[in-house]
Amino acid sequence: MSLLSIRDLVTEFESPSGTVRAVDGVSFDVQPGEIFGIVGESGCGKSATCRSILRLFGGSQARISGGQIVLEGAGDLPGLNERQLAQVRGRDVAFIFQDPLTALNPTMKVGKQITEVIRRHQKITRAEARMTALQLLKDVQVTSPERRLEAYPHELSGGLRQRVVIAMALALRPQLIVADEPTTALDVTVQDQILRLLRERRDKLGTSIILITHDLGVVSQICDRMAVMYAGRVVETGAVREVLDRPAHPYTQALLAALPGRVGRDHALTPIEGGPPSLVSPPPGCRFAPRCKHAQAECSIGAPPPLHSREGSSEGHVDACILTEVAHVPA
Ligand SMILES: Nc1ncnc2c1ncn2[C@@H]1O[C@H](COP(=O)(O)OP(=O)(O)OP(=O)(O)O)[C@@H](O)[C@H]1O
Repeated sequence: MSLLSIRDLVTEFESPSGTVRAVDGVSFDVQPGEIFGIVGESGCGKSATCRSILRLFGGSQARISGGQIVLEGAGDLPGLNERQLAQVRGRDVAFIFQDPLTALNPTMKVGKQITEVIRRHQKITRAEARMTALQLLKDVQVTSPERRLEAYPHELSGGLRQRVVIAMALALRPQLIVADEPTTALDVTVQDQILRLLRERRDKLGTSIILITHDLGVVSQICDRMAVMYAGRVVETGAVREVLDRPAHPYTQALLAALPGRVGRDHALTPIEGGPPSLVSPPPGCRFAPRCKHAQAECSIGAPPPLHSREGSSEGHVDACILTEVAHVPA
């Protein structure tokens, strides 16, 4: 049974230019102990999809206007009231954002922030919570953890701050961690360490992780399955090896072709021309058609094509391109 099952999710924001349908019919499952990657260009709805899980919309005028988000043991999350959802936050699902400072209170010592998270959900003494906080910092390989407990966030480096955020995310042993570009703001060595840390938690505790990234290299390094999003929709999903080795959708092919790592393997670096469409009034048919080098007239008609498996594809590898005969043309 899936740990998380998202079906036909629709999430909209009100903006001065109209209603932005940031997520438009997204479906995917996350299995227990799985690292699930979500990739796509900026603005394609990766964050909005994941923020919908816990309705973490900040001050934005956002609403979930369709679909289900079923978390094992907690039920359909959009149906929960704020009080019920507050229980799920942290205890069952924890978030790690790109900028650790947004998750930390600048005026409170790190130790107090971690112990407060723990004591909000567990009936233990302050001293016990402090011991747990210390152990958590050790678990995420923070050096001199006793000293760090007494530090304020601004006194730590970016990498240390992100470790503190991860320690807070791990505090209640959630079943699911959602990491939204957790390493983008960090330098490359620290990025690797943080990713290794996340994978270790999965290996040791069986925690499921959703990892949002625009970096296919990161997906290839640590994810088991992945979804490729474009203009508010999933256009391809499957096992990472399948999707990256046999990309079916022209958008996935184009993303891979634009990867610098492929230069030198007989692939010239070919950035995808143009940009994603407006999500206030997206084009009809396949939303990638205006940028797709394989597009035909039929691609730009009617509703966006649904995900389907195609001849010869492995189980669970599905894509949303109607041009079966050209979709396998190598990019
Ligand atoms: N608070 C908001 N108000 C209005 N529109 C928003 C808001 N947040 C996001 N959007 C819009 O929703 C769409 C999806 O944004 P989202 O942040 O989910 O994309 P993303 O794929 O996560 O991008 P990035 O990689 O840049 O984080 C975009 O068109 C964006 O402009």
